[in-house]
Amino acid sequence: MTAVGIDAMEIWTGKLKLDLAETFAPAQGDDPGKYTKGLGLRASSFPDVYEDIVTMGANAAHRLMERKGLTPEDIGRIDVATESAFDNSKPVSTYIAGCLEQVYDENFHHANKGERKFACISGTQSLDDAYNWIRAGRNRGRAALVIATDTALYARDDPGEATQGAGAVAMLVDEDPNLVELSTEQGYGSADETDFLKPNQQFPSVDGKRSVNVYLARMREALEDFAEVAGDIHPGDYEMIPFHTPFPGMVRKAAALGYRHIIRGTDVGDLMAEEIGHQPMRADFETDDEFHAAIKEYTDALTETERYQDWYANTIEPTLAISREVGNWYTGSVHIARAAGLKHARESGLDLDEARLLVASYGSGAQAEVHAETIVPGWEEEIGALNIDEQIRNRYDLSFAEYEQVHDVHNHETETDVEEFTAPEDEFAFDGWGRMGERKYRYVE
Ligand SMILES: CC(C)(COP(=O)([O-])OP(=O)([O-])OC[C@H]1O[C@@H](n2cnc3c(N)ncnc32)[C@H](O)[C@@H]1OP(=O)([O-])[O-])[C@@H](O)C(=O)NCCC(=O)NCCSC(=O)C[C@@](C)(O)CC(=O)[O-]
Repeated sequence: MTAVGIDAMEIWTGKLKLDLAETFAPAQGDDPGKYTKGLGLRASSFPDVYEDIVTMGANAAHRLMERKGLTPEDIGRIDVATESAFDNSKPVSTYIAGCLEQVYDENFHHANKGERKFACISGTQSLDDAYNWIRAGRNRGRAALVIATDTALYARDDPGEATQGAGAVAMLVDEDPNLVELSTEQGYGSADETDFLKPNQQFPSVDGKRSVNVYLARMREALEDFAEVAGDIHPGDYEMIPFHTPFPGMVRKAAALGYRHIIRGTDVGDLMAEEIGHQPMRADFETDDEFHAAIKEYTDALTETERYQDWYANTIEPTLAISREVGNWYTGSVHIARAAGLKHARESGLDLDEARLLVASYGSGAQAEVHAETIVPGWEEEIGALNIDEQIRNRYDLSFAEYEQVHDVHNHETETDVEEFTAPEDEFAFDGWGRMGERKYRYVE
């Protein structure tokens, strides 16, 4: 069977930065440790006044097409995943195609375009759609462009404000990929949940604490479902595990739960039992409360072991490096986690040809999905082409007063006229409103 997967990717961060420890925490009267240690975040990315989901997505896609020497005729599909759409009918992919057509002689009239919605997991679902389209033999030799783009803003003074972010990831899905091959096996954990939603409103209604528990519950189901189809998982099977990362502290919790689950019945589980005892079993406790207290105590002990900490340092920690600097990108989040892990591997000189990743996606509402990926030769060159470090370094560092202005600029309910903080160069920029209320864009040389 021909390999199908991600051939190349590009990342585009919003060009403004809110420093959480230095700027946000003091203004909120919070200890900076809540952000840097508790949530695990240093900063959030924000879009400048001329940036939005279309410009960020189009800029990431343009860089990708230029680097791979592609023209519109090479692309048979443009799938956009977002939960920040501003139009209930016309998909963001048409706006992005319109932008790209400004800079290419050819057009995308023969490309199938769409928009996927299921909170953050729709980025991975769009990858699936592209994968299935190619596997079904409907692609006529053409590749799919999958773009995950979001401005993850919360209402002012919502607890979620600490986890905001903005950016886009563009991925080229093709046969014989140069980055990762996707597995056919997938596991799902999906349930009708009311923890994070946007019922016809821009900013989410969030029950933050509950959303954390729902994430963990659905992720556990997805892991179990994946093991049903792919067989038992051993902690040594996967080089890294990129998770959906709303903030690194969430992944810290999910990783401990996942590890506890996958070591059961393995040699690692036996060694752990010698060190900290066996995992508590429900049958040994009279009440749920007693059982949960024992599980918590066991998990705390487990995360203190050297064995767990080594696994975490190699398998999880590298995937969090970009998220720490940019915050939650919703649909793009798990894809920057994969990129961060591979970037770390390349910089550390690791040979990962044919090594495996376990990719754990999640979207509120709620659904988790787990699948495996095989890293393919060529990955180092692809990852080496990313300039995300430079983009992160070059962001404009907002004062708190400027942050308040930028939040208002991107709030659909407020009208604010604020000067741009950076100057667009060789990129798409928002260019005002059209006669039917549509957004207009131009390429700025
Ligand atoms: C996540 C919350 C609820 C946190 O909200 P909060 O109540 O402001 O924060 P907290 O008081 O719970 O503190 C956060 C952590 O920092 C610690 N802490 C506190 N102070 C200090 C200190 N001085 N030094 C060191 N640590 C400190 C504190 O102990 C805690 O760690 P934990 O106990 O949880 O391990 C909030 O930010 C929120 O509502 N976020 C939005 C929802 C969210 O991100 N949920 C995550 C799961 S759902 C998901 O991932 C889906 C999503 C959000 O991406 C959307 C989608 O799918 O579309």
